[in-house]
Amino acid sequence: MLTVDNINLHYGAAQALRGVSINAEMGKITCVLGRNGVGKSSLLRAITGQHPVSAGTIAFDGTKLDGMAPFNRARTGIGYVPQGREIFPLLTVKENLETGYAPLARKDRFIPDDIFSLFPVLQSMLGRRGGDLSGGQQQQLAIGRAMVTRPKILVLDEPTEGIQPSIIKDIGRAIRYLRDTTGMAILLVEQYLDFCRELADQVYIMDRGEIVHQGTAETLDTPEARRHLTV
Ligand SMILES: Nc1ncnc2c1ncn2[C@@H]1O[C@H](COP(=O)(O)OP(=O)(O)OP(=O)(O)O)[C@@H](O)[C@H]1O
Repeated sequence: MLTVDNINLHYGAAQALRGVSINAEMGKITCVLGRNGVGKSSLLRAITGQHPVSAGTIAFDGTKLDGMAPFNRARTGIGYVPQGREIFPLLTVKENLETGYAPLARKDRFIPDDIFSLFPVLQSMLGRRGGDLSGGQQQQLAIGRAMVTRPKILVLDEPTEGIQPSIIKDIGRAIRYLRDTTGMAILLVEQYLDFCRELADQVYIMDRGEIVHQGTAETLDTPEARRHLTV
């Protein structure tokens, strides 16, 4: 389980996270919802080690992550699908997937078949450059690349952003498949309410750097929850 306990995060003098605590359990999809700029990406940057926290602790699988470099967090089993996907545009699809080998022991350096069962388009485009793929295909590639690292928790930053509905469905199916077959934890930040409502086992809502609501997916339909999500 991932445990985020009472963290603060600053950009210079500006505080982006205030006493944020969340848990993401193994075999569950945990969704953090919130409007633009409330601190969702900052929370994921704190978890993946892209930005230091100024207070609080983060632990995964019994290991405290405080002060640990991002590549070592990847070794403990944290797979990250960043906002905007961050595909290498001049590398081929295959080479992009192979960048996921970095935290792996030599014997594990292969591309698991289930990536291609989930996203057949990646197999048919293995030799194409990442930059030539559509936004949706790049999102599938970013998830595939994170899967190559054999994560125990997959952390996704707005995977539906700018993506057409048919591919959003494929991504939802893939996330469910990963939860059900591997038992990994999935932590998803999103603005897209319906996507979270359909997938999530547990939801949190953030507003202005704080967690303001916590519950099951059904609780998203309460007026209290809606108030934090409407612009
Ligand atoms: N590198 C940075 N330097 C200074 N301020 C930042 C930086 N990154 C984010 N912020 C600010 O921190 C706050 C939280 O931003 P964050 O990106 O975490 O929000 P978000 O909920 O992920 O929003 P979005 O959905 O737009 O990505 C915002 O006010 C943002 O302007």
